[in-house]
Amino acid sequence: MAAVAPTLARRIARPGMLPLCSRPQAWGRAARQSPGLPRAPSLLLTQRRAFSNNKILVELDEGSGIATMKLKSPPVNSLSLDFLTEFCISLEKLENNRGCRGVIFTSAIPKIFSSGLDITEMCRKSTEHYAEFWRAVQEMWLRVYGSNMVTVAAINGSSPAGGCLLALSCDYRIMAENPKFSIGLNEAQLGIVAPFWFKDTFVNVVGHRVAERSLQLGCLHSAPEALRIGLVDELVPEEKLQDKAAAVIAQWLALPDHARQLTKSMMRKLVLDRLVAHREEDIQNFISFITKESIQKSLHMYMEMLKKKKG
Ligand SMILES: CCCCC/C=C\CCCC/C=C/C(=O)SCCNC(=O)CCNC(=O)[C@H](O)C(C)(C)COP(=O)(O)OP(=O)(O)OC[C@H]1O[C@@H](n2cnc3c(N)ncnc32)[C@H](O)[C@@H]1OP(=O)(O)O
Repeated sequence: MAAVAPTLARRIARPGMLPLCSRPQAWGRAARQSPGLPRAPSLLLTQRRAFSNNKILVELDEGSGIATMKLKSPPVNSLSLDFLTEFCISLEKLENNRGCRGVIFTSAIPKIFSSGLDITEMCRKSTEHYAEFWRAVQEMWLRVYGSNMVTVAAINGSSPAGGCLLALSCDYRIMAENPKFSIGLNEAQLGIVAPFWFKDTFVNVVGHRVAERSLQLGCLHSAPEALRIGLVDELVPEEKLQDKAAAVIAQWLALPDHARQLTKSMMRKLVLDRLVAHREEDIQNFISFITKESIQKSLHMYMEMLKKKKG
């Protein structure tokens, strides 16, 4: 996979080529096969298929059509360019497999779901690098938010900023009921700003007032508070998280696919179309913003603060 990743990264980045997400997804794609009656995944005698790359483990239960994508990029599952590339490759494989109808995103790293965008990718890099990185961030969001599959985030650890975005892009969020785990779009605390499509995704989940307050203050919400404001849909003991996620997906898959998919598309289309229509402009905005000396200083100070906290 290491050899494949840079090739795909270039493919995502090259403006002349079709981006991966130019394939129609939740909008305008044929419905997946409906297996009929809902079946509890744990009761099935089925075959499991697994594949993995350096950073993501994927397991597909062929009986239930439910896959699990386990993020395993130590130390903190930060969303680097390589990670995002491998993530999109894995998700595309599942999208192309008509037997796969639902995906659970979870983490293989104890206590951390994802620490968000890899800050080092945004520090003192070339303009070309920033463009490639930001296109990959957009790609991840377009793929997850626009997926035809049922998507559930099983949030088994803290999930700031980009990690929170991944969870927000799913159809349903279940978090481990550990008050030490936190989640939120904390960009303001880093001295940076969540782009409009992060904000729109957040607003669509928690509503305008809660989102505005939380974004302005760069809040990281504890698991109980995240439940209270509707940022996550339920809390369960950590050991029950994966079973609960599979049960939720089975419930959603009990509905006819075409009805669920068209409804999802209707709810999300405006927000998705807005980024698709302004993708290049959004990349240019990111570059102008991130190359400001004051922003570079803020990111540097934040990284120093993380190091100090450790030592
Ligand atoms: C007006 C138009 C505006 C347009 C604007 C356009 C764009 C700008 C917006 C960009 C959007 C940004 C989104 C993001 O996701 S930014 C990232 C936000 N993430 C965070 O704030 C999380 C920071 N990390 C933590 O809080 C903690 O590390 C933790 C995740 C809670 C884990 O804590 P712990 O287990 O104690 O681990 P350590 O803190 O010791 O960390 C281990 C090592 O990992 C490094 N680390 C952590 N997070 C990141 C990261 N996100 N990126 C890169 N590296 C990270 C940390 O420094 C440690 O490294 P070391 O071992 O070398 O010291």
